[in-house]
Amino acid sequence: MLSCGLIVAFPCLFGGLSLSLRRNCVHGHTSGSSWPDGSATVPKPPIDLARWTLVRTEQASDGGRVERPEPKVIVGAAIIRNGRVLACARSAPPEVAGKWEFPGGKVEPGESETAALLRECAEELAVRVEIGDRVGRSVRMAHGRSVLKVYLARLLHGDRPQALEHSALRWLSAAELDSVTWLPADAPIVAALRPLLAAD
Ligand SMILES: Nc1nc2c([nH]c(=O)n2[C@H]2C[C@H](O)[C@@H](COP(=O)(O)OP(=O)(O)OP(=O)(O)O)O2)c(=O)[nH]1
Repeated sequence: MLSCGLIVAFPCLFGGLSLSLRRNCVHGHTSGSSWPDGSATVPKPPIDLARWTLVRTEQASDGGRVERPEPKVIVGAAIIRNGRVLACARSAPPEVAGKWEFPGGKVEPGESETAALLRECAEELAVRVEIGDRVGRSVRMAHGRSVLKVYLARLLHGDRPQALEHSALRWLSAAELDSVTWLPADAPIVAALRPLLAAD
């Protein structure tokens, strides 16, 4: 989906900080994901959030105003099966290739975190999942420009993950969590996951 153009509406001011809604012009569909057999779809939200972007504006050091986009949300799925979690080795870009992560990716404008996880698991692993509770805390990345949130998940319908975008997949027990090199942001989430796997 592409967004362009802007009309800034309803600004509200708190001290030096102002929050505004920016109206996007949106190209492409916003109806969410569906499985190839059409068996499950993610409903379109009642308000078309893809048409709006929250914009934070602050006072710059020279007295002018500077726009600070809200942090991008990256979601990950900690898919658990038989007391093991699915770890995925990144194939790109080169600086992180071979590092391990939870399947997932960026939440698109107007998309819920759950819908993004269902879409990413289908795109990356060709599996259908059920999303459960959050695991660990939100982790700020890229100098605060993005935030990583990981959710527990389980496979549906006996689906078997395929590495469509990763270079390798591994099912890790609690004792094996440190046998791979995770992306740095994942460390607190892996730590929070350990007792859950041990208890599974
Ligand atoms: N999926 C995922 N990304 C993570 C994790 N930990 C972590 O630091 N990241 C980082 C790596 C990337 O910089 C970013 C995710 O971006 P991505 O490129 O995978 O997202 P995407 O699938 O939406 O990719 P694209 O459509 O923009 O190509 O978050 C994790 O556990 N899972």
